[in-house]
Amino acid sequence: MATATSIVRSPAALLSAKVTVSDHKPTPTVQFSRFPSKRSCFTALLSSLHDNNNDDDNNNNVISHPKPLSSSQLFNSVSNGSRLRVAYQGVRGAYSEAAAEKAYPNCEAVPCDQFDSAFQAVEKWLVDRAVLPIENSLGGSIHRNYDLLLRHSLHIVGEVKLAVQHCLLANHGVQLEDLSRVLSHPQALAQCENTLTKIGLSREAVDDTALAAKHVALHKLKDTGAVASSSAAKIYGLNILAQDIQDDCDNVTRFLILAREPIIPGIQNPFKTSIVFSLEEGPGVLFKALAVFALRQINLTKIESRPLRNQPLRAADDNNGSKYFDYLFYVDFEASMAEERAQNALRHLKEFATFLRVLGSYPVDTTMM
Ligand SMILES: O=C(O)C(=O)C[C@]1(C(=O)O)C=C[C@@H](O)C=C1
Repeated sequence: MATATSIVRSPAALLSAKVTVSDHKPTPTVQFSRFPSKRSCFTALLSSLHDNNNDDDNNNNVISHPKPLSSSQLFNSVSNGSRLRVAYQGVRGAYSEAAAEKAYPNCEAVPCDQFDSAFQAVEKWLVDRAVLPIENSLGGSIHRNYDLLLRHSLHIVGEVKLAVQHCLLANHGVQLEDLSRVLSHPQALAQCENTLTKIGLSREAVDDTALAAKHVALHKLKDTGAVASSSAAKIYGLNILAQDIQDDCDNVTRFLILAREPIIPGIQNPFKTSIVFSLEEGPGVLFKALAVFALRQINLTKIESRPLRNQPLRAADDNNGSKYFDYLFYVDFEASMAEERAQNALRHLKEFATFLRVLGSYPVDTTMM
């Protein structure tokens, strides 16, 4: 099987990029998005288009598209038997790669340098799914992905919870007292805030934890460590100076599984539904919005508000010169869209919401309860 794998950057660029195709099992090339790399690793994902064994497409050079999703979304292969391609943000050894592999154990995990590239990779049919972090038990929400969910038109088809155990990594021969600085993803740095303060290390943010490890290894840094996973230590040949350095031993990140098509919601297993809506300004409007769920005994598991970007400020009607920010509300609730009470709740909400979109109705990941 001819395959090439690289970090996905802009899929638009990918379509015009030179493609390197190898006959081997894909070994993702890595690239520092924040640190200039001498070697361009911009081989492309277009190989996937050659992987489909579709004679018509191969002969006519036409892009072959995988079939749209059905309710069999949890299967590990696409309909032609090839492995499911799952985009994640980061380089090899990132927690997001582990999340993609937890969601789809036999998948081909495809690294992307930005969250936006992962969304686009699904939209452009370069991959079948994306697995992206949305919240962490210590660090809170990953706001960027909330904003991207709205900007793109993908559907949430599942969630995956991953226990995140951070290590302090350094080059071999480097001791803890040699370190003055540590690199990592901002969420990872936040999750280890107390430990890093105790050790007295200055912090620098990079795009993902594994990228931090790769940078420390590649540049043979002696005064800089990385907060990353033990698998990143193995991949980049670093020494583990300290294990489990997160501020709480129960450190869990929840990831969303995104696809081009929604799944047909069921009622056999516990399901969750994610929505986003906006409301008119006024006293008690949010209370009224949340009451549509309370009235039907529907439990909410998450609420997040984000500024409505294209109209961030609005004058109040009362002419007293005050201005309001407009907000979008993201809500997760414990019910399937196949349930009448969920349909009724949303019908009720629609009566006064100025905007409402269902982002997905999907099975709850019960593995970490
Ligand atoms: O940097 C990584 O390794 C990631 O996969 C990203 C990420 C995140 O965005 O929250 C994922 C899990 C951990 O919470 C820390 C970082």
